[in-house]
Amino acid sequence: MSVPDKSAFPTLNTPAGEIPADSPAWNPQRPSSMPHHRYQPAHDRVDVPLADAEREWPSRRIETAPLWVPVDLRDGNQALPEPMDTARKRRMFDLLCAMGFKEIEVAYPSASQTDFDFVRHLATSGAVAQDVTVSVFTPARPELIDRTIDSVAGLPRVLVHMYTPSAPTWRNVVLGRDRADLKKMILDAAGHLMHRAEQKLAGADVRFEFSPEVFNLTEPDFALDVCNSVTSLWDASPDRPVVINLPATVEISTPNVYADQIEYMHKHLDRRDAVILSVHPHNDRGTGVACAELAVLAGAQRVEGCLFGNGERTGNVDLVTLVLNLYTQGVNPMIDLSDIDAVRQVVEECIRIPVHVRHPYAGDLVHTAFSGTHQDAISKGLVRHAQEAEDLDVPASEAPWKVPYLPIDPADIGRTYEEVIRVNSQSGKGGIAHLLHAGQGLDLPQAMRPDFYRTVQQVTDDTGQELSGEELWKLFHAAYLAPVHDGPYVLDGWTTRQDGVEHEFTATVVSPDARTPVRGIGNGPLAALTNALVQAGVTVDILTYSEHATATGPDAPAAAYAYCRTAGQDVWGAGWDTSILTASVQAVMAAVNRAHGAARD
Ligand SMILES: CC(=O)SCCNC(=O)CCNC(=O)[C@H](O)C(C)(C)COP(=O)(O)OP(=O)(O)OC[C@H]1O[C@@H](n2cnc3c(N)ncnc32)[C@H](O)[C@@H]1OP(=O)(O)O
Ligand SMILES: CC(C)C(=O)C(=O)O
Repeated sequence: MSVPDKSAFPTLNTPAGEIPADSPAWNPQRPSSMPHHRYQPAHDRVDVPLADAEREWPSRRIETAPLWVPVDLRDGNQALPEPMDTARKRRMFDLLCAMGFKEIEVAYPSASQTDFDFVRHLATSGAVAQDVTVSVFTPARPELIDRTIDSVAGLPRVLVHMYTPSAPTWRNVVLGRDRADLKKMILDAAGHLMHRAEQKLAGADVRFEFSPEVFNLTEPDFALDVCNSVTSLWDASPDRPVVINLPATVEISTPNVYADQIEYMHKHLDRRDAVILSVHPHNDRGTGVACAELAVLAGAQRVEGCLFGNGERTGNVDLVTLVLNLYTQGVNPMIDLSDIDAVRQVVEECIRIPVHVRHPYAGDLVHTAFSGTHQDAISKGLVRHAQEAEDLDVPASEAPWKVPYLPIDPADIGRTYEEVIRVNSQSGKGGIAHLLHAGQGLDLPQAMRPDFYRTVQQVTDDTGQELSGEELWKLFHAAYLAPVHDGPYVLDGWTTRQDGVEHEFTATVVSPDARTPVRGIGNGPLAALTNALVQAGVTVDILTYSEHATATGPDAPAAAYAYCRTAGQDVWGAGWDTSILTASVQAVMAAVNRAHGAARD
């Protein structure tokens, strides 16, 4: 094994002896030499005016779904190396509709001809159902507002979403405007938008949305002032509400700070019953989902995000995770994710970015346990689940879900149980038994499981590879079933006969040295078999024995397991046949051959 050259990491590990004086003895961490002093904490960058006594979100619960608004076709699209063309956009739009979204941001029509054309396509193709509102996005620039309005002509229900940056750095650096100047620019543009819509979209149901971009770094009094001025200008009313969308354009703080900011706005906005309070978290700190959830607790009624968290930089908040988080709290999420892989496939094909294997709910590996104790718990949990469903007299798909380590029933989102347990060197006997049960209907006796586990471990340790269910079955077959035909003692043409309580077993025992006709009597066929084997020089005690059908129906094979003491060893053998008697004889003979074969080797 090669050891890394430490000089390749010159900044790692500051010199010994620099443990901060206030560090407890149990914590030997040393200061990193990274320049953390360059960054300011959120509380030095923006005021959060919510008084402690005002704060209610920590004790609230989410009991209904907010209005989910996918922005995949705008915010998600503008972050793609290859933005979607009309065909891909249409595919995504149809998917979003099929999932149940009713308000969908479809484009930044003034950004490109492609975006403009897509909105025209929606307006002219009949793709938009009666109950779906199309949203389009525009900056506060008159000529771009005009282009945006032109794009939606003919659509019956439209939300026009206007944004301007409002945080100090953006005001100063990007726009070169002070607060008063920016407010004027916003109100001028909002007025222009309203009048243009009145002129050009007469007869359509047109509503407006305003976003103070980078709301989370904007002084709360300024954000409130601008939002209230806009809702007043647009004359927001309960029957024609305005959407006020408060984006965490770039995440800057722990989610509780965003929640405080949202609760402050929720409690202080004018015309509250005429405002739909919306949030639009990004995921720069990896806490977009937490921000959205706490924001809903804090009063948000609407959440903008993208499927699987596509979007600028680290992405928009992931709507799939949010929806299923709600679902797993027992709340109807109002969105259909019952075939998550189909959704994932369309999204991956449209945006050309794969979903990570560990992505919540949707990743290839998220319902899979490789580790032994998890597998054991899941396997027991699934058995208990089936039992509870039977006790409650409901289908398993309706019974309350309490399986350890699985926050959601994979079947609810179209996944199968096959992927739940996979076997490698980290796995244990429970998981191995589970796979054999799932694949072949085998119900391995508890006492046999450690025996097979050792065989499997040897293979997985040697190869470092995963074993599929089929490979496990082959291994089981080779270890316990095949020896019936492949060992020092093979039965040729055996028969049994029963006379009252007495059973007779006759056969010819073929060994490398001889063919020995044998006959034994016993109180059962296996007792008769072991008595017969004595005549061929084989002494065998059956220590435990069990059998079961592997499926329902007359043609289903039976499995039999025999633990036998013979040739000075205690060994397991198994049998597999449509006749239980044949399977049981095979199990004993397999054990005999495993022991005597090993004794000869
Ligand atoms: C957080 C977000 O997601 S916001 C949305 C971001 N999305 C996009 O930018 C994708 C689409 N954008 C584009 O196609 C282009 O940027 C366009 C068509 C909108 C504008 O293009 P251009 O006119 O070439 O301007 P450019 O992009 O270089 O610069 C932006 C200009 O708009 C100004 N601006 C930026 N945002 C806004 C806004 N919301 N309202 C008004 N003006 C704005 C900037 O100050 C800058 O003005 P300046 O030229 O006077 O310095
Ligand atoms: C809603 C808008 C302005 C946005 O995309 C953002 O702030 O991230």
